[in-house]
Amino acid sequence: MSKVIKGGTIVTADRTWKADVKIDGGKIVEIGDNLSADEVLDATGCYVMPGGIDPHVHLEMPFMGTHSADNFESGTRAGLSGGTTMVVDFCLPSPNQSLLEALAIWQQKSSLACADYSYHMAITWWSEQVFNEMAEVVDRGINTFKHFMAYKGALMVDDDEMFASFQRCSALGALPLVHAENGDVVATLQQKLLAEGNNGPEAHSYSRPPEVEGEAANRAIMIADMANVPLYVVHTSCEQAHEAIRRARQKGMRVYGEPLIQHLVLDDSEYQNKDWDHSAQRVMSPPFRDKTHQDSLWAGLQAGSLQVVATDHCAFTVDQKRMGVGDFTKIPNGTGGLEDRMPVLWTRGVNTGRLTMNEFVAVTSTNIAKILNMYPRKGAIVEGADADIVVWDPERSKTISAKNQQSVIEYNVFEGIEVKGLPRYTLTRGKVAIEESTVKAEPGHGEFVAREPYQAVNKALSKWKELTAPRKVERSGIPATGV
Ligand SMILES: NC(=O)NCCC(=O)O
Ligand SMILES: [Zn+2]
Ligand SMILES: [Zn+2]
Repeated sequence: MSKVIKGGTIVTADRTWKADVKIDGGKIVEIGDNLSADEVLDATGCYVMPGGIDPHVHLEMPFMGTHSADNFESGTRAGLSGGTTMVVDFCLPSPNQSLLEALAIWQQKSSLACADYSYHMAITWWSEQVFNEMAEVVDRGINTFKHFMAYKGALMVDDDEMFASFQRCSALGALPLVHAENGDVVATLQQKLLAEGNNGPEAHSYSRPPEVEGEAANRAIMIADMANVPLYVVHTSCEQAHEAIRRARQKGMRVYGEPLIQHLVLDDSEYQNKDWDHSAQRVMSPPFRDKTHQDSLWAGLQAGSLQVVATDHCAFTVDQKRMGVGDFTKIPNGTGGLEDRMPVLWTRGVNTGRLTMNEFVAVTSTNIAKILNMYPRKGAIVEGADADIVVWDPERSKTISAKNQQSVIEYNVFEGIEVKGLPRYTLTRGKVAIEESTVKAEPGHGEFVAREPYQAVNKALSKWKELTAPRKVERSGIPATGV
């Protein structure tokens, strides 16, 4: 059955214009005036935009002795409620586990997803087996590999492993991602704080100052440059990391930065709250920063030195967070945000004039679709694209509250924030999953999105590196040795 979205204004990353959008078989089949179809969705007064893509989520993630509480079903439902039509999760092999074995586990977990999804593969250990399996992972449609520079003794990889993996990514046409924090320094600061009796959630933030992030971001950027590969820095939270990215980009390096909606609007005063639960619920890595860092991140989105707004959705219940009572290093790290990213960014970005509507589409959808090599199937309103669409009503408003959220946890870090700008409809491959506050999302509807390697950026970079590689100088008259 065909559908037409009628009477709206299409907003993409580079254009704004009035037209109807016709959908059939899960795809956009026509864009134009006075279109007709079996079913009409009224978009009067609304903006018709590519559905949001959240490239950084952890659904049912095994972490710090527990699992994050939202699974692919509740997580993607939450995303759809807020206009996000695709998520990218992280497949995390345990130490010594085959990447392909881990992938099979993630495929099982994602079977009830309500929206489309893809994976990044994490490199959590290094060996010839990992080296070999990376090629198979790329063949299976995963062109991004994540490296944790933090979480010492768990997910962290050392510089030599990272360099080896980055070189392998370069050879495979893949993109490395980094969680940039100096894990050795963090571990030492944690022990020092605990020894001094500083065991509350605020110490989490003291143990991860912006310098540990700035140092690691810069180190990863330099290692990527030496490995001839572009780099994507996840959850860029501070000026120091942003500065490293900005500087690298000004030198022509292919580096991307991803702020989170949490870091853009929430600050470190949350950790001073007298209520232990309140502060612990906001423990994530990197931690919330002060307002000067927030200004830096907004400026980066405006200037183009930062390209993507994500959530790092990794939600833990009140009881799970309480695993860290008496020892902040045991508080599971992570916060939610999947349902709130688009409305909060619209409210604090577009409604304040910090972002244009087109920039909003770019940073929530189109830029990451291009970086991950799935554009224009995703992130675009063009004929032939998947009909992942949000019909955005700029007049709909609500106050964010855990009481009516889709996430399974009992609280929301954005609790009490008033948002203006919400989906009237969210469509996933042409199916209406959200109609205002009615949720019609179907578990199992979501499909894996395979992503090809050898993106344009990798090719351009390899060509340039080949042209500028060190070369032996051929000489005709070499003098005899002096002996
Ligand atoms: N960010 C966080 O605190 N938890 C999720 C894991 C990660 O991305 O580091
Ligand atoms: Zn991380
Ligand atoms: Zn993460």
